Amino acid sequence: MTLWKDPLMSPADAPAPKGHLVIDAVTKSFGDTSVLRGVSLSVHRGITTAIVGPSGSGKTTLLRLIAGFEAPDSGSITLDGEAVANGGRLVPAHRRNVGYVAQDGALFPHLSVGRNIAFGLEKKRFGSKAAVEGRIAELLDMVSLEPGYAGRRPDELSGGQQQRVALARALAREPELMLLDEPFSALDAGLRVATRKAVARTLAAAGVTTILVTHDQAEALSFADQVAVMRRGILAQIGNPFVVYTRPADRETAEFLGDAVILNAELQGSLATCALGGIPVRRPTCQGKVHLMLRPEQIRISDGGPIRGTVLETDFFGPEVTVRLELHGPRDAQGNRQRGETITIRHWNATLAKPGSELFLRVIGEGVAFPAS
Ligand SMILES: Nc1ncnc2c1ncn2[C@@H]1O[C@H](COP(=O)(O)OP(=O)(O)OP(=O)(O)O)[C@@H](O)[C@H]1O
Repeated sequence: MTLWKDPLMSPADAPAPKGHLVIDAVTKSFGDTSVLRGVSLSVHRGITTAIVGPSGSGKTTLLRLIAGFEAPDSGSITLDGEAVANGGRLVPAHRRNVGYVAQDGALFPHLSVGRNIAFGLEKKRFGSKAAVEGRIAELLDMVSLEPGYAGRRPDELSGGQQQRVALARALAREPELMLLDEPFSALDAGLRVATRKAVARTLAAAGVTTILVTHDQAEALSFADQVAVMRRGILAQIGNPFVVYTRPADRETAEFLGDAVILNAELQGSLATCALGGIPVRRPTCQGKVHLMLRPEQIRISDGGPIRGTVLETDFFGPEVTVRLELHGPRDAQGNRQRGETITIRHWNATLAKPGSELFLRVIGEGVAFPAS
């Protein structure tokens, strides 16, 4: 999509593209390396989008283009209806009303927390020193820190607290769009979840449109209203977290977003026949020989039934155990059972699955079919 397509329509008459942020066919190379190969994404006001993808897929580069730290080679970026990057036109970073929080927070180590936050404030708007102090206290409150933290130095805070100060500093500019570049990745597991929730609450309360870059699938699925899966410089799929997890567009996306059970199947209409029986497939796009994808949690241990497997090994993780099973194949002419496909499922009861034991299995929900080729 180009911005002004209709030659009879002047730019002033043309409708603004939908969405707070619209990225259209953006490309970017560094030397011979093509990093973004035609990225298009539309982000509505006030929602949270997670861009998730493996290391080196181009996530940070895209974020830097949105912020205005780099210019695209081609394509356009439109913020609030204004083209901030399009051909020769490039609105500089400081005029974009965009906040940016980097992976390490990047606080100024020699300044107090209060001075760090004040750095983001337009001081002339606040007549007096007391008004500035009041706004700093308000911003600390927004990120759930007591006003007393204003006097501390960054090295007197935990990693999670430092990230929250970095967010407060970015919020001080009252941006309409907040860009978060793996801001939780340096935190340990517990702090990471708590900080992520606090940040999500703060941004939602302030109504700020947010884009989070992460390589952590679970973080993307839990944080965002919209997930964009980046792979080798393109967005392979964009959708709400439930849809991209349960109905991934292709096998690579399926395997990137979580554990996947992939079985050979024969698809006729919307029923796939595989070693786990007949499984319904929603809106199939192919027929015949397919790879059928199920999530491990869709496969349940049951009390009986036609589908059986032998436990090969288990891996205990505390709240759950992963169980690798060989499914029972059909019997040959001599009545010997043939070896079946191997799958891995999850179960909460470790005592149910001992290596060598036989289990009955059943499948809940629908599968997703990908062409076998
Ligand atoms: N300024 C630059 N000059 C040259 N190459 C660059 C530059 N910035 C990024 N790259 C290259 O672009 C590719 C994508 O990098 P980018 O940081 O966007 O990926 P990413 O998906 O954010 O990765 P990670 O999750 O590891 O941060 C990498 O191969 C990187 O080396």
